Amino acid sequence: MQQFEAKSVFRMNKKIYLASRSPRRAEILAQLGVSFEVLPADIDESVQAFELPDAYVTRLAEEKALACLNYVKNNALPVLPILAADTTVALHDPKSDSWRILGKPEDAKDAVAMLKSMSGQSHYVHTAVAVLTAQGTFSRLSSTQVEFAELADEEINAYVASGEPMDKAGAYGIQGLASTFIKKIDGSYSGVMGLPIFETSQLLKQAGIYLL
Ligand SMILES: Cc1cn([C@H]2C[C@H](O)[C@@H](COP(=O)(O)OP(=O)(O)OP(=O)(O)O)O2)c(=O)[nH]c1=O
Repeated sequence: MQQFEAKSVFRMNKKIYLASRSPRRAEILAQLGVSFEVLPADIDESVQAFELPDAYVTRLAEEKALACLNYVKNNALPVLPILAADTTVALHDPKSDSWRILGKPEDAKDAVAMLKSMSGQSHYVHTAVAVLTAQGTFSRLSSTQVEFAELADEEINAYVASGEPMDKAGAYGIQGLASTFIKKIDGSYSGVMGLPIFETSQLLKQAGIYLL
């Protein structure tokens, strides 16, 4: 398992488990100086009937934390606070006046279709963070509006060929080449990347883990 030791802490901090395989989440948490160990949190990520995107990510973040707790128990690991998160892209469909949930693309064709539907439009990136301790599971939501420029087919094809979209919700990474597609964001950059720093720090504080 990957271990991350805090470089500098101003108070005595507990170690936590990060219930996520996302390298972005590990990168952000390490930047914040949190000591953590990465554990798996495998769950069924299907969307339920009539489930709205914000409710969906919140449910998934909490389920990932619980799945990680089961892993801890089944493997007789020491019990520590667990942090989990889930990110999805929500695109409004004016025809049906409903939200389309765009998760990770299934293949290159799916990635092209997603990016075409987002071209010249605004969408929301919802990321929910959950922290599970002996006191219970607490979660917070970060929602950011992202405006994409009109994208030429050649740009979309070249971007998909770069491989960058494949493991990312909505088939793009704000931290990568897709930054050139983004005209404006209203919300949290770290939230779009998969771990909103403000909400995460608030939840960690609640669990007795201080970043400053
Ligand atoms: C929109 C966007 C998403 N993403 C990533 C963050 C998440 O890793 C991923 C969304 O998928 P998630 O299902 O939230 O997370 P994951 O499968 O990568 O990891 P795990 O379930 O183990 O926690 O998309 C970016 O890196 N940049 C972006 O701009």
